[in-house]
Amino acid sequence: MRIIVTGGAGFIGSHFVRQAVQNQYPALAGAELVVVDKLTYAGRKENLAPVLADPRVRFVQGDICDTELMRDVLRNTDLVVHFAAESHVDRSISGAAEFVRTNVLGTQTLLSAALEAEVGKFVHVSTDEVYGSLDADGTPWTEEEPLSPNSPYAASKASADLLVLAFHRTHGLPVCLTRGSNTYGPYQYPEKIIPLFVSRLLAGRKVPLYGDGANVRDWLHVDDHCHGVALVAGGGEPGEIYNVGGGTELTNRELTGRLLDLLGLDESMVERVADRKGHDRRYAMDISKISGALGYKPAVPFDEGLAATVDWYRRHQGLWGEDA
Ligand SMILES: NC(=O)c1ccc[n+]([C@@H]2O[C@H](COP(=O)([O-])OP(=O)(O)OC[C@H]3O[C@@H](n4cnc5c(N)ncnc54)[C@H](O)[C@@H]3O)[C@@H](O)[C@H]2O)c1
Ligand SMILES: Cc1cn([C@H]2C[C@H](O)[C@@H](COP(=O)(O)OP(=O)(O)O[C@H]3O[C@H](C)C(=O)[C@H](O)[C@H]3O)O2)c(=O)[nH]c1=O
Repeated sequence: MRIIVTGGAGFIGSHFVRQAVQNQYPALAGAELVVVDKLTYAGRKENLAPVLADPRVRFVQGDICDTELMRDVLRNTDLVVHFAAESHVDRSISGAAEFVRTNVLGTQTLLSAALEAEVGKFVHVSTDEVYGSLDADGTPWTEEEPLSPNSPYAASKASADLLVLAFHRTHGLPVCLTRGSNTYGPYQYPEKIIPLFVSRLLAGRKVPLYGDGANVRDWLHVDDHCHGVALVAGGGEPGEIYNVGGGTELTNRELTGRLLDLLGLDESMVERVADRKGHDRRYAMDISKISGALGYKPAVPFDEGLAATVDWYRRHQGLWGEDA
C-alpha cells in the first residue's frame, strides 16, 4: 500500500507518520509512506527523524498548490491523508491570503490530482471550528451541524470541506472527512495556547490570556487524534464525515491553572490581554458516530497527556528558536 501524507512534517501529520511506521495502525501496517510538505515555519523535517531512515518512508519537499508536482507524486497511490494546512487562527486574522491559498486552492489541487490518479481513498483532515461557536449550554456538535465558520482559518477549512464533498458527489472520488478538536502533545510549534504557554513559562515569561479566559475548548491528545484519522483511513465510508473529539472541556482559565500547577508557578505569571477578534466561545464534539461505526475512544487521560507534554517541552526548550 502506498500512502501520501501531506503536511507530514507538522505537528499532527508527523505524529501520524511516526506512528504508522511503528505499525501502530493495523489497517496501514507495512505501508510505504510518502510525506509531502512545504516546510513552512510550522513544519520541521526533524520531526520525522525517528523514521526518516526507514526504507518505507520518502520525503518530498513541495507545495500542495503545485499542480505538476501533485500529479506526479500521487501516481499509483492507494490512500491520501491530507493534513497540510495553515493552521493558526491568530495568523489568519492578521492575514488570510495564505490560508485561502493553501487550505482551499491546495486542497482543490490535491483533489484534482487524486481524481486523475484514481486513488483508493482521500482522507481530508478538518476541524471542529467549521461548526462555529457554541453557548455554554449548547449541545455538542454532531456531523449534521450546519457549517458556520467565524475566523478566516475556519472559513478556509469549511471551504475545503465543501470542495472535498463536491468531488465525492460530482466525480465519485472516495473521500472521508475527519473533524478534530483542539489537539495537544509534543512537536507542536509554540503558537497555540498549550505549547506557547508551556514554552513561555519554562523560560520564565508571562503568558497572554485573551479576554475573560472563559472560552472553552474540547482537548484531544495527538495520539487519539491520529488514531481517529487512521480508523477512518482504514474503515471510513466514502462520502462520510467523522468528528474526532477528546471529551475534556476546559475554560482557558482552567487550562492555564493546570499548567501553572504542573510547573509550580502562580497566577502572577498570567497577563490578561485584549480578546481575540471574533473569538469563538466554546467548541464541543459529539463523537458517537466514529465511536459506534469504527470503535474510536480517546485513550489518553488529559492530566497524563498534559504532564507528559510539559515534560517534553522541558526537555526540548529552544527547539524552535527564542522568538517562537
Ligand atoms: N492543531 C489542532 O488543534 C487541529 C485541530 C483540528 C484539526 N487540525 C487540522 O489538522 C491538520 C494538521 O494540523 P497541525 O496542527 O499539525 O498543523 P501544523 O501547522 O503544525 O502543520 C501543518 C503542516 O503543513 C505544512 N504545509 C503548510 N502549507 C503547505 C503547503 N502549501 N504545501 C505543503 N505543505 C504545507 C507545514 O509545513 C506543516 O508541516 C490541519 O489541516 C489542521 O487544520 C488541527
Ligand atoms: C494563542 C492563545 C490562545 N488563547 C486562547 C484562544 C482560544 O480560546 C484558546 C485556544 O487557542 P489556540 O490558538 O490554541 O486554538 P484555537 O483557536 O482553538 O484553534 C485550534 O484548534 C482548532 C480545533 C484548530 O483546528 C486549529 O488548527 C487550532 O489552532 O486559547 C489565549 O488566551 N492566549 C493565547 O496566546
